[in-house]
Amino acid sequence: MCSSPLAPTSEAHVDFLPENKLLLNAVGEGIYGFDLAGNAVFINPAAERMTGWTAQELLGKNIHNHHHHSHADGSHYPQEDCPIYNTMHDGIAREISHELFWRKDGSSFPVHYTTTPVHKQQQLIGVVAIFRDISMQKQTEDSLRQALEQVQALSEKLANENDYLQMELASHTGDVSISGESEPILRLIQQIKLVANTNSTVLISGENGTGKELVARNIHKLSERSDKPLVSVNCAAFSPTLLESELFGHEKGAFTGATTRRKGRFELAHQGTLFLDEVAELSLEAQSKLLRVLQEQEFERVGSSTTIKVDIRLVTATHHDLLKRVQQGLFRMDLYYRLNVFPLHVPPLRERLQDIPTLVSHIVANLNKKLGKKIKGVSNKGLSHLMTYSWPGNVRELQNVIERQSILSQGQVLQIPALQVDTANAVSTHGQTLEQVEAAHIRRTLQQLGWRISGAQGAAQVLGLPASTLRSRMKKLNIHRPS
Ligand SMILES: Nc1ncnc2c1ncn2[C@@H]1O[C@H](COP(=O)(O)OP(=O)(O)OP(=O)(O)O)[C@@H](O)[C@H]1O
Repeated sequence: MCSSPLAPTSEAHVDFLPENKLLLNAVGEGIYGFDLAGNAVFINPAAERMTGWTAQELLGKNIHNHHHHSHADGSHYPQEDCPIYNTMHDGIAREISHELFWRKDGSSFPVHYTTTPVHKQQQLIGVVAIFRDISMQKQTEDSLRQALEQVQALSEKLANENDYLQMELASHTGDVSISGESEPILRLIQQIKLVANTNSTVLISGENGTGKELVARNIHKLSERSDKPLVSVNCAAFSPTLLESELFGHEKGAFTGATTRRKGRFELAHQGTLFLDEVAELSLEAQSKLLRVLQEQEFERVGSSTTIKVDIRLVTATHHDLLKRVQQGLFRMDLYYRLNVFPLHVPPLRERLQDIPTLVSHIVANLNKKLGKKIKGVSNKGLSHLMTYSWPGNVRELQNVIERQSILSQGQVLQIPALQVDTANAVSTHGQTLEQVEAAHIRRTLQQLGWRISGAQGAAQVLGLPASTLRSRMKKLNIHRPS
Protein backbone atom coordinates (compact mmCIF):
# COMPACT_ATOMS: atom_id res chain seq x y z
CA MET A 1 0.00 0.00 0.00
CA CYS A 2 2.81 2.40 0.71
CA SER A 3 5.60 2.91 -1.72
CA SER A 4 9.07 3.37 -0.46
CA PRO A 5 11.67 5.57 -2.12
CA LEU A 6 14.06 2.60 -1.86
CA ALA A 7 14.57 0.51 -4.96
CA PRO A 8 13.01 -2.98 -4.79
CA THR A 9 15.45 -5.80 -4.09
CA SER A 10 15.04 -8.96 -6.05
CA GLU A 11 16.12 -10.84 -2.90
CA ALA A 12 13.01 -9.61 -1.11
CA HIS A 13 10.74 -11.09 -3.82
CA VAL A 14 12.41 -14.43 -3.57
CA ASP A 15 12.71 -14.82 0.20
CA PHE A 16 9.42 -13.41 1.32
CA LEU A 17 7.29 -15.84 3.36
CA PRO A 18 8.05 -18.86 1.13
CA GLU A 19 7.36 -21.84 3.41
CA ASN A 20 4.28 -20.45 5.15
CA LYS A 21 2.22 -19.72 2.07
CA LEU A 22 -0.22 -22.61 2.52
CA LEU A 23 -0.92 -21.65 6.09
CA LEU A 24 -1.28 -17.97 5.29
CA ASN A 25 -3.69 -18.71 2.47
CA ALA A 26 -5.95 -20.48 4.95
CA VAL A 27 -6.34 -17.74 7.57
CA GLY A 28 -9.37 -15.43 7.75
CA GLU A 29 -7.35 -12.20 8.08
CA GLY A 30 -6.09 -10.40 5.01
CA ILE A 31 -2.33 -10.55 4.63
CA TYR A 32 -0.07 -8.44 2.47
CA GLY A 33 3.64 -8.88 2.17
CA PHE A 34 5.59 -5.85 0.98
CA ASP A 35 9.12 -5.41 -0.12
CA LEU A 36 11.01 -2.32 0.91
CA ALA A 37 9.73 -0.46 -2.14
CA GLY A 38 6.15 -0.91 -0.94
CA ASN A 39 5.30 -3.38 -3.69
CA ALA A 40 3.07 -6.32 -2.82
CA VAL A 41 4.98 -9.60 -2.84
CA PHE A 42 2.30 -11.70 -1.20
CA ILE A 43 -1.52 -11.44 -1.07
CA ASN A 44 -3.67 -14.12 0.53
CA PRO A 45 -7.24 -15.05 -0.59
CA ALA A 46 -8.85 -13.37 2.46
CA ALA A 47 -7.29 -10.06 1.35
CA GLU A 48 -8.64 -10.63 -2.16
CA ARG A 49 -12.13 -11.25 -0.80
CA MET A 50 -12.10 -8.17 1.38
CA THR A 51 -10.73 -5.71 -1.16
CA GLY A 52 -12.13 -7.09 -4.44
CA TRP A 53 -8.69 -6.96 -6.01
CA THR A 54 -7.11 -10.23 -7.09
CA ALA A 55 -3.52 -11.04 -6.22
CA GLN A 56 -2.79 -11.08 -9.92
CA GLU A 57 -3.89 -7.46 -10.25
CA LEU A 58 -1.77 -6.17 -7.39
CA LEU A 59 1.31 -8.36 -7.00
CA GLY A 60 4.46 -6.45 -7.77
CA LYS A 61 2.59 -3.19 -7.60
CA ASN A 62 2.94 -0.33 -5.21
CA ILE A 63 -0.53 -0.30 -3.71
CA HIS A 64 -0.82 2.62 -1.27
CA ASN A 65 -2.57 4.35 -4.13
CA HIS A 66 -5.01 1.46 -4.55
CA HIS A 67 -6.05 0.85 -0.94
CA HIS A 68 -4.97 3.67 1.21
CA HIS A 69 -5.03 6.79 -0.92
CA SER A 70 -7.66 8.72 1.03
CA HIS A 71 -8.99 9.17 4.54
CA ALA A 72 -12.62 8.46 5.48
CA ASP A 73 -13.57 12.09 4.75
CA GLY A 74 -12.11 11.75 1.24
CA SER A 75 -9.02 13.88 1.94
CA HIS A 76 -5.66 12.76 0.52
CA TYR A 77 -3.63 10.31 2.66
CA PRO A 78 0.05 10.99 1.91
CA GLN A 79 2.14 7.85 1.94
CA GLU A 80 4.71 9.49 4.25
CA ASP A 81 2.06 9.40 6.97
CA CYS A 82 1.22 5.74 6.40
CA PRO A 83 2.20 3.42 9.29
CA ILE A 84 3.12 0.62 6.85
CA TYR A 85 5.46 2.99 5.03
CA ASN A 86 6.98 3.99 8.36
CA THR A 87 7.61 0.38 9.37
CA MET A 88 9.43 -0.12 6.05
CA HIS A 89 11.82 2.63 7.12
CA ASP A 90 12.29 2.25 10.85
CA GLY A 91 11.58 -1.47 11.30
CA ILE A 92 9.15 -0.77 14.16
CA ALA A 93 5.90 -2.79 14.40
CA ARG A 94 2.60 -0.86 14.62
CA GLU A 95 -1.05 -1.57 15.38
CA ILE A 96 -3.74 0.66 13.89
CA SER A 97 -7.48 0.73 14.46
CA HIS A 98 -9.11 3.83 13.10
CA GLU A 99 -8.41 3.73 9.37
CA LEU A 100 -10.09 2.35 6.33
CA PHE A 101 -9.12 0.52 3.13
CA TRP A 102 -10.70 1.26 -0.23
CA ARG A 103 -12.13 -1.59 -2.32
CA LYS A 104 -11.80 -2.02 -6.06
CA ASP A 105 -15.43 -0.92 -6.52
CA GLY A 106 -14.74 2.43 -4.79
CA SER A 107 -16.40 1.52 -1.49
CA SER A 108 -14.43 1.30 1.75
CA PHE A 109 -14.38 -0.66 4.99
CA PRO A 110 -12.94 0.09 8.45
CA VAL A 111 -9.84 -1.94 9.23
CA HIS A 112 -7.77 -3.02 12.15
CA TYR A 113 -4.24 -3.86 11.02
CA THR A 114 -0.75 -4.61 12.26
CA THR A 115 2.48 -3.93 10.43
CA THR A 116 5.38 -6.22 11.28
CA PRO A 117 8.92 -5.82 9.97
CA VAL A 118 10.52 -8.87 8.32
CA HIS A 119 14.27 -9.35 8.87
CA LYS A 120 16.77 -11.66 7.25
CA GLN A 121 20.23 -11.96 8.73
CA GLN A 122 19.47 -8.89 10.80
CA GLN A 123 18.59 -6.93 7.71
CA LEU A 124 15.14 -5.44 7.19
CA ILE A 125 13.81 -6.93 3.97
CA GLY A 126 10.12 -6.20 4.04
CA VAL A 127 6.89 -5.74 5.98
CA VAL A 128 3.85 -7.92 6.59
CA ALA A 129 0.49 -6.20 7.11
CA ILE A 130 -2.29 -8.31 8.61
CA PHE A 131 -5.74 -6.76 8.49
CA ARG A 132 -9.33 -7.49 9.32
CA ASP A 133 -12.61 -5.88 8.29
CA ILE A 134 -14.12 -4.43 11.46
CA SER A 135 -17.39 -3.15 9.92
CA MET A 136 -19.47 -5.47 12.12
CA GLN A 137 -17.55 -4.49 15.24
CA LYS A 138 -18.01 -0.78 14.36
CA GLN A 139 -21.71 -1.32 13.77
CA THR A 140 -22.06 -3.04 17.13
CA GLU A 141 -20.05 -0.25 18.80
CA ASP A 142 -22.20 2.39 17.09
CA SER A 143 -25.46 0.79 18.15
CA LEU A 144 -24.13 0.30 21.69
CA ARG A 145 -23.07 3.95 21.79
CA GLN A 146 -26.49 5.02 20.51
CA ALA A 147 -28.21 2.83 23.10
CA LEU A 148 -25.99 4.27 25.83
CA GLU A 149 -26.74 7.81 24.69
CA GLN A 150 -30.45 7.03 24.79
CA VAL A 151 -30.14 5.58 28.29
CA GLN A 152 -28.15 8.62 29.42
CA ALA A 153 -30.66 11.04 27.88
CA LEU A 154 -33.45 9.14 29.59
CA SER A 155 -31.72 9.08 32.95
CA GLU A 156 -30.96 12.82 32.58
CA LYS A 157 -34.63 13.45 31.80
CA LEU A 158 -35.73 11.35 34.77
CA ALA A 159 -33.28 13.09 37.13
CA ASN A 160 -34.54 16.50 35.99
CA GLU A 161 -38.16 15.42 36.28
CA ASN A 162 -37.48 14.00 39.72
CA ASP A 163 -35.86 17.28 40.85
CA TYR A 164 -38.79 19.20 39.45
CA LEU A 165 -41.39 16.96 41.12
CA GLN A 166 -39.56 17.15 44.45
CA MET A 167 -39.66 20.94 44.23
CA GLU A 168 -43.34 20.87 43.32
CA LEU A 169 -44.07 18.57 46.22
CA ALA A 170 -42.10 20.69 48.65
CA SER A 171 -43.80 23.89 47.55
CA HIS A 172 -47.33 22.53 47.63
CA THR A 173 -47.33 20.47 50.79
CA GLY A 174 -46.57 21.08 54.42
CA ASP A 175 -47.94 23.36 57.08
CA VAL A 176 -46.82 26.91 56.37
CA SER A 177 -48.93 28.80 58.87
CA ILE A 178 -47.06 31.24 61.08
CA SER A 179 -48.19 31.03 64.72
CA GLY A 180 -47.84 33.93 67.09
CA GLU A 181 -49.70 36.90 68.46
CA SER A 182 -46.83 39.09 69.54
CA GLU A 183 -46.58 42.50 68.04
CA PRO A 184 -43.36 41.70 66.06
CA ILE A 185 -44.91 38.55 64.58
CA LEU A 186 -48.12 40.33 63.60
CA ARG A 187 -46.01 43.06 61.96
CA LEU A 188 -43.97 40.40 60.16
CA ILE A 189 -47.11 38.70 58.81
CA GLN A 190 -48.36 42.08 57.61
CA GLN A 191 -45.07 42.76 55.78
CA ILE A 192 -45.12 39.30 54.20
CA LYS A 193 -48.58 40.00 52.80
CA LEU A 194 -47.42 43.32 51.41
CA VAL A 195 -44.31 42.03 49.67
CA ALA A 196 -45.59 38.62 48.51
CA ASN A 197 -47.36 39.89 45.44
CA THR A 198 -44.53 42.02 44.17
CA ASN A 199 -41.55 40.58 42.36
CA SER A 200 -39.13 42.25 44.77
CA THR A 201 -36.14 40.38 46.11
CA VAL A 202 -36.50 39.70 49.82
CA LEU A 203 -33.70 39.27 52.35
CA ILE A 204 -34.82 37.48 55.51
CA SER A 205 -32.59 37.82 58.55
CA GLY A 206 -32.85 36.18 61.96
CA GLU A 207 -31.17 33.68 64.23
CA ASN A 208 -31.23 29.96 63.46
CA GLY A 209 -34.57 28.30 64.00
CA THR A 210 -36.60 31.52 64.15
CA GLY A 211 -38.67 30.61 61.07
CA LYS A 212 -36.87 32.24 58.14
CA GLU A 213 -37.63 29.36 55.80
CA LEU A 214 -41.24 29.43 56.94
CA VAL A 215 -41.37 33.10 55.99
CA ALA A 216 -39.94 32.29 52.54
CA ARG A 217 -42.62 29.61 52.05
CA ASN A 218 -45.31 32.08 53.00
CA ILE A 219 -44.01 34.66 50.55
CA HIS A 220 -44.15 32.07 47.77
CA LYS A 221 -47.54 30.73 48.80
CA LEU A 222 -49.11 34.19 48.83
CA SER A 223 -47.54 35.23 45.52
CA GLU A 224 -48.85 34.86 41.99
CA ARG A 225 -46.10 32.30 41.44
CA SER A 226 -47.63 29.89 43.96
CA ASP A 227 -48.67 27.41 41.25
CA LYS A 228 -45.04 27.19 40.14
CA PRO A 229 -42.26 25.57 42.19
CA LEU A 230 -40.48 27.03 45.17
CA VAL A 231 -36.91 25.82 44.83
CA SER A 232 -34.73 25.92 47.94
CA VAL A 233 -30.95 25.73 48.10
CA ASN A 234 -28.95 25.75 51.29
CA CYS A 235 -25.78 27.54 50.17
CA ALA A 236 -23.85 26.25 53.20
CA ALA A 237 -24.43 22.62 52.18
CA PHE A 238 -22.22 22.64 49.06
CA SER A 239 -18.56 23.25 48.27
CA PRO A 240 -18.08 26.30 45.98
CA THR A 241 -17.70 24.17 42.82
CA LEU A 242 -20.61 21.89 43.60
CA LEU A 243 -22.79 24.86 44.52
CA GLU A 244 -22.11 26.43 41.13
CA SER A 245 -23.31 23.33 39.29
CA GLU A 246 -26.21 22.97 41.75
CA LEU A 247 -27.35 26.51 40.98
CA PHE A 248 -26.59 26.73 37.28
CA GLY A 249 -26.57 23.07 36.20
CA HIS A 250 -23.86 21.39 34.16
CA GLU A 251 -23.20 19.81 30.82
CA LYS A 252 -22.22 16.18 30.54
CA GLY A 253 -18.46 15.85 31.15
CA ALA A 254 -18.11 19.39 32.59
CA PHE A 255 -16.18 17.86 35.51
CA THR A 256 -15.33 14.43 36.93
CA GLY A 257 -18.56 12.78 37.93
CA ALA A 258 -20.75 14.85 35.58
CA THR A 259 -21.95 11.77 33.71
CA THR A 260 -25.18 13.38 32.52
CA ARG A 261 -26.41 16.85 31.69
CA ARG A 262 -28.25 18.33 34.68
CA LYS A 263 -30.49 21.33 35.08
CA GLY A 264 -29.59 23.73 37.88
CA ARG A 265 -31.89 25.18 40.52
CA PHE A 266 -32.22 28.44 38.60
CA GLU A 267 -33.69 26.56 35.65
CA LEU A 268 -35.94 24.46 37.87
CA ALA A 269 -37.25 27.62 39.54
CA HIS A 270 -38.20 29.21 36.20
CA GLN A 271 -41.41 31.24 36.70
CA GLY A 272 -41.38 30.28 40.39
CA THR A 273 -39.41 31.34 43.46
CA LEU A 274 -35.79 30.54 44.26
CA PHE A 275 -34.99 30.51 47.97
CA LEU A 276 -31.29 30.79 48.77
CA ASP A 277 -30.86 29.91 52.43
CA GLU A 278 -27.60 30.81 54.23
CA VAL A 279 -26.78 33.21 51.40
CA ALA A 280 -23.86 34.68 53.35
CA GLU A 281 -21.99 31.41 52.76
CA LEU A 282 -21.71 31.99 49.00
CA SER A 283 -18.10 32.16 47.80
CA LEU A 284 -17.04 35.48 46.25
CA GLU A 285 -16.96 33.75 42.86
CA ALA A 286 -20.51 32.46 43.26
CA GLN A 287 -21.55 35.94 44.42
CA SER A 288 -20.30 37.43 41.12
CA LYS A 289 -22.25 34.84 39.15
CA LEU A 290 -25.39 35.44 41.20
CA LEU A 291 -25.04 39.17 40.66
CA ARG A 292 -24.93 38.60 36.91
CA VAL A 293 -28.05 36.47 36.96
CA LEU A 294 -29.85 39.12 38.98
CA GLN A 295 -28.77 41.87 36.61
CA GLU A 296 -29.40 40.03 33.36
CA GLN A 297 -31.68 37.16 34.37
CA GLU A 298 -29.46 34.83 32.33
CA PHE A 299 -26.61 32.41 32.92
CA GLU A 300 -24.76 29.45 31.42
CA ARG A 301 -24.58 25.88 32.66
CA VAL A 302 -21.12 24.81 33.88
CA GLY A 303 -19.21 23.58 30.81
CA SER A 304 -21.56 25.24 28.31
CA SER A 305 -21.50 28.49 26.41
CA THR A 306 -25.22 28.54 25.68
CA THR A 307 -27.03 31.30 27.55
CA ILE A 308 -30.20 30.36 29.41
CA LYS A 309 -32.80 32.99 30.31
CA VAL A 310 -34.92 32.59 33.42
CA ASP A 311 -37.74 34.39 35.15
CA ILE A 312 -37.37 33.90 38.89
CA ARG A 313 -38.30 35.66 42.09
CA LEU A 314 -35.43 35.53 44.54
CA VAL A 315 -35.83 35.22 48.30
CA THR A 316 -32.69 34.86 50.42
CA ALA A 317 -32.04 34.29 54.11
CA THR A 318 -29.14 34.50 56.50
CA HIS A 319 -28.48 34.32 60.23
CA HIS A 320 -25.42 36.57 59.76
CA ASP A 321 -25.28 40.34 59.88
CA LEU A 322 -24.80 40.63 56.12
CA LEU A 323 -23.72 44.27 56.24
CA LYS A 324 -20.97 43.30 58.65
CA ARG A 325 -19.87 40.61 56.17
CA VAL A 326 -19.71 43.37 53.53
CA GLN A 327 -17.51 45.47 55.81
CA GLN A 328 -15.27 42.44 56.43
CA GLY A 329 -14.84 42.02 52.66
CA LEU A 330 -16.62 38.66 52.71
CA PHE A 331 -19.71 39.76 50.82
CA ARG A 332 -19.99 41.98 47.74
CA MET A 333 -21.59 45.31 48.52
CA ASP A 334 -23.34 45.53 45.11
CA LEU A 335 -24.87 42.11 45.68
CA TYR A 336 -25.91 43.07 49.21
CA TYR A 337 -27.91 46.01 47.86
CA ARG A 338 -29.46 43.83 45.16
CA LEU A 339 -30.60 41.28 47.76
CA ASN A 340 -31.66 43.73 50.44
CA VAL A 341 -34.47 45.31 48.41
CA PHE A 342 -37.07 44.32 50.98
CA PRO A 343 -35.55 43.26 54.30
CA LEU A 344 -37.58 41.14 56.74
CA HIS A 345 -36.32 40.41 60.23
CA VAL A 346 -37.60 37.44 62.21
CA PRO A 347 -37.06 38.22 65.91
CA PRO A 348 -35.65 35.58 68.26
CA LEU A 349 -38.14 33.73 70.43
CA ARG A 350 -36.75 35.22 73.67
CA GLU A 351 -37.98 38.63 72.46
CA ARG A 352 -41.53 37.35 71.95
CA LEU A 353 -42.16 34.84 74.70
CA GLN A 354 -45.86 35.64 74.55
CA ASP A 355 -45.95 33.62 71.28
CA ILE A 356 -45.08 30.47 73.20
CA PRO A 357 -48.64 29.35 74.13
CA THR A 358 -49.84 29.66 70.50
CA LEU A 359 -46.70 28.01 69.22
CA VAL A 360 -47.12 25.18 71.71
CA SER A 361 -50.74 24.55 70.58
CA HIS A 362 -49.59 24.55 66.97
CA ILE A 363 -46.68 22.21 67.66
CA VAL A 364 -48.83 19.85 69.79
CA ALA A 365 -51.48 19.64 67.04
CA ASN A 366 -48.81 18.71 64.47
CA LEU A 367 -47.21 16.21 66.83
CA ASN A 368 -50.55 14.51 67.57
CA LYS A 369 -50.86 13.88 63.84
CA LYS A 370 -47.25 12.77 63.50
CA LEU A 371 -47.07 10.56 66.60
CA GLY A 372 -50.73 9.48 66.71
CA LYS A 373 -51.17 10.92 70.23
CA LYS A 374 -54.01 12.81 71.88
CA ILE A 375 -52.08 15.41 73.85
CA LYS A 376 -54.22 18.35 74.91
CA GLY A 377 -51.51 20.78 75.94
CA VAL A 378 -48.89 21.67 78.50
CA SER A 379 -49.45 22.00 82.26
CA ASN A 380 -49.43 25.53 83.74
CA LYS A 381 -46.16 24.85 85.48
CA GLY A 382 -44.71 23.44 82.26
CA LEU A 383 -45.80 26.56 80.38
CA SER A 384 -44.19 28.74 82.99
CA HIS A 385 -40.94 26.77 82.53
CA LEU A 386 -41.14 27.29 78.78
CA MET A 387 -41.66 31.02 79.28
CA THR A 388 -38.71 31.57 81.56
CA TYR A 389 -36.13 30.08 79.24
CA SER A 390 -34.04 32.05 76.76
CA TRP A 391 -34.45 29.70 73.72
CA PRO A 392 -31.07 30.00 71.98
CA GLY A 393 -32.33 27.51 69.37
CA ASN A 394 -35.59 29.45 68.95
CA VAL A 395 -38.76 27.78 67.60
CA ARG A 396 -36.85 24.72 66.42
CA GLU A 397 -35.61 24.13 69.96
CA LEU A 398 -39.15 24.61 71.29
CA GLN A 399 -40.39 22.00 68.80
CA ASN A 400 -37.69 19.59 69.95
CA VAL A 401 -38.49 20.05 73.65
CA ILE A 402 -42.21 19.46 73.07
CA GLU A 403 -41.59 16.47 70.81
CA ARG A 404 -39.26 14.89 73.37
CA GLN A 405 -41.81 15.33 76.15
CA SER A 406 -44.65 14.08 73.94
CA ILE A 407 -42.76 10.86 73.31
CA LEU A 408 -41.98 10.43 77.03
CA SER A 409 -45.44 11.42 78.25
CA GLN A 410 -48.16 8.86 79.05
CA GLY A 411 -50.86 11.40 79.89
CA GLN A 412 -52.70 13.98 77.81
CA VAL A 413 -51.15 17.00 79.54
CA LEU A 414 -47.45 17.49 79.06
CA GLN A 415 -45.30 18.13 82.13
CA ILE A 416 -42.24 20.12 81.12
CA PRO A 417 -39.38 20.24 83.62
CA ALA A 418 -37.44 23.48 84.23
CA LEU A 419 -35.14 23.99 81.30
CA GLN A 420 -31.47 24.47 81.92
CA VAL A 421 -30.51 28.11 82.22
CA ASP A 422 -28.52 29.21 79.26
CA THR A 423 -25.44 30.52 81.07
CA ALA A 424 -23.98 32.14 77.98
CA ASN A 425 -27.01 34.40 77.64
CA ALA A 426 -27.76 34.89 81.34
CA VAL A 427 -27.74 38.48 82.57
CA SER A 428 -24.97 39.25 85.04
CA THR A 429 -26.30 40.44 88.39
CA HIS A 430 -22.94 40.98 90.02
CA GLY A 431 -22.82 44.16 92.15
CA GLN A 432 -26.60 44.71 92.06
CA THR A 433 -28.93 44.89 95.05
CA LEU A 434 -31.68 42.34 95.42
CA GLU A 435 -34.27 44.99 94.55
CA GLN A 436 -32.39 45.96 91.39
CA VAL A 437 -32.21 42.31 90.27
CA GLU A 438 -35.90 41.83 91.08
CA ALA A 439 -36.87 44.99 89.18
CA ALA A 440 -34.80 44.00 86.14
CA HIS A 441 -36.28 40.50 86.11
CA ILE A 442 -39.88 41.75 86.36
CA ARG A 443 -39.26 44.38 83.66
CA ARG A 444 -37.69 41.84 81.30
CA THR A 445 -40.54 39.36 81.79
CA LEU A 446 -43.13 42.08 81.19
CA GLN A 447 -41.36 43.24 78.05
CA GLN A 448 -41.16 39.69 76.72
CA LEU A 449 -44.88 39.19 77.33
CA GLY A 450 -46.01 42.45 75.80
CA TRP A 451 -46.68 43.94 79.30
CA ARG A 452 -49.54 41.55 79.96
CA ILE A 453 -49.84 41.07 83.73
CA SER A 454 -52.67 38.60 84.36
CA GLY A 455 -54.09 35.57 82.54
CA ALA A 456 -52.48 32.42 81.12
CA GLN A 457 -49.92 34.37 79.13
CA GLY A 458 -49.37 37.06 81.72
CA ALA A 459 -46.20 37.86 83.66
CA ALA A 460 -47.79 37.01 87.03
CA GLN A 461 -48.32 33.41 85.90
CA VAL A 462 -44.77 33.16 84.57
CA LEU A 463 -43.27 34.68 87.72
CA GLY A 464 -45.40 32.44 89.95
CA LEU A 465 -47.17 35.36 91.72
CA PRO A 466 -50.80 36.44 92.09
CA ALA A 467 -51.48 39.35 89.67
CA SER A 468 -52.26 41.67 92.62
CA THR A 469 -48.84 40.95 94.20
CA LEU A 470 -47.11 41.64 90.91
CA ARG A 471 -48.93 44.96 90.57
CA SER A 472 -47.89 46.05 94.04
CA ARG A 473 -44.25 44.98 93.42
CA MET A 474 -44.28 47.00 90.21
CA LYS A 475 -45.55 50.01 92.10
CA LYS A 476 -42.95 49.56 94.82
CA LEU A 477 -40.13 49.13 92.31
CA ASN A 478 -41.37 51.97 90.13
CA ILE A 479 -41.93 49.83 87.05
CA HIS A 480 -44.22 51.38 84.42
CA ARG A 481 -45.21 50.29 80.94
CA PRO A 482 -43.38 52.60 78.50
CA SER A 483 -45.81 54.83 76.62
N1 LIG B 1 -44.05 31.30 63.87
C1 LIG B 1 -43.99 29.99 63.64
N2 LIG B 1 -45.11 29.26 63.62
C2 LIG B 1 -45.08 27.95 63.40
N3 LIG B 1 -43.94 27.25 63.21
C3 LIG B 1 -42.80 27.92 63.22
C4 LIG B 1 -42.75 29.33 63.43
N4 LIG B 1 -41.47 29.73 63.37
C5 LIG B 1 -40.74 28.64 63.12
N5 LIG B 1 -41.53 27.55 63.02
C6 LIG B 1 -41.09 26.17 62.78
O1 LIG B 1 -39.80 26.03 63.38
C7 LIG B 1 -38.94 25.24 62.56
C8 LIG B 1 -37.71 26.04 62.21
O2 LIG B 1 -38.11 27.06 61.31
P1 LIG B 1 -37.27 27.42 59.99
O3 LIG B 1 -36.62 26.19 59.45
O4 LIG B 1 -38.15 28.19 59.11
O5 LIG B 1 -36.17 28.33 60.68
P2 LIG B 1 -34.91 29.02 60.01
O6 LIG B 1 -34.78 30.36 60.62
O7 LIG B 1 -35.00 28.95 58.52
O8 LIG B 1 -33.77 28.10 60.55
P3 LIG B 1 -32.25 27.96 60.01
O9 LIG B 1 -31.64 29.33 60.07
O10 LIG B 1 -31.62 27.02 60.99
O11 LIG B 1 -32.36 27.42 58.63
C9 LIG B 1 -39.76 24.84 61.35
O12 LIG B 1 -40.30 23.56 61.55
C10 LIG B 1 -40.86 25.87 61.29
O13 LIG B 1 -42.02 25.35 60.69
